[in-house]
Amino acid sequence: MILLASASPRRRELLHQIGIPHRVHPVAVDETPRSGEDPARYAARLARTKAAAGRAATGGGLPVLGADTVVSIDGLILGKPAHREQALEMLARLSGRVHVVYTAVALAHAAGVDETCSTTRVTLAELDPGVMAAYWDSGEPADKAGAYGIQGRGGLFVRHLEGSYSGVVGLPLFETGRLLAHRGIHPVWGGTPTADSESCGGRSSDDGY
Ligand SMILES: Cc1cn([C@H]2C[C@H](O)[C@@H](COP(=O)(O)OP(=O)(O)OP(=O)(O)O)O2)c(=O)[nH]c1=O
Repeated sequence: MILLASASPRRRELLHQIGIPHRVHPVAVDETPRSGEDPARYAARLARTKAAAGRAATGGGLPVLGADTVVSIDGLILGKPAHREQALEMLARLSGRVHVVYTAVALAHAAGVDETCSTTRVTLAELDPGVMAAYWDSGEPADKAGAYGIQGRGGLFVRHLEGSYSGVVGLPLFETGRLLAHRGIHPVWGGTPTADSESCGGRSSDDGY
């Protein structure tokens, strides 16, 4: 059993999908990027902060999983839009171009914190201003990094994807499965995934995973 330190229904569904027994304990953390902060490092910092906050809030009995998703383009970090204008600005910037979606995942446990991440290149089609406005009005973009949801109507905009679809939705399944397996946490149907050594910048406090 683990705790998922997240209010995201997508993360809940994705963790459920891979059969990891969990309870949900959302945490509120300051999501303000530091000046000049690199998008991947920002996502990793927030994932660690969410996992640590979950562990602190729950007394440290169970391993706690935290995650963070950001969209990056032109060196900018696009998080969840604060309002309509910001969402339309984000969509206009992403229109017809390639951007990168980083999702960092952290597992806080008794011996420290392990991390992993997914990096996905997404190409969006050119978006008509009327479509962008109607899309905002649908309500879908409001709680999503970059103001679109690939798993919803936003999927209509995605011309090409290179990387992790589940990572774009909020929890990269392959990377998360390996992170958990490394700590002996397996799907309910059991089995131990092989541990080859590919990762994209995740680190462990105690063994260099
Ligand atoms: C790009 C993209 C993002 N998203 C979502 C994933 C994340 O839930 C959200 C980015 O915000 P996050 O701050 O990563 O997560 P959250 O606030 O939803 O949940 P919590 O911090 O409590 O864990 O955007 C999609 O659902 N689909 C997409 O295509």
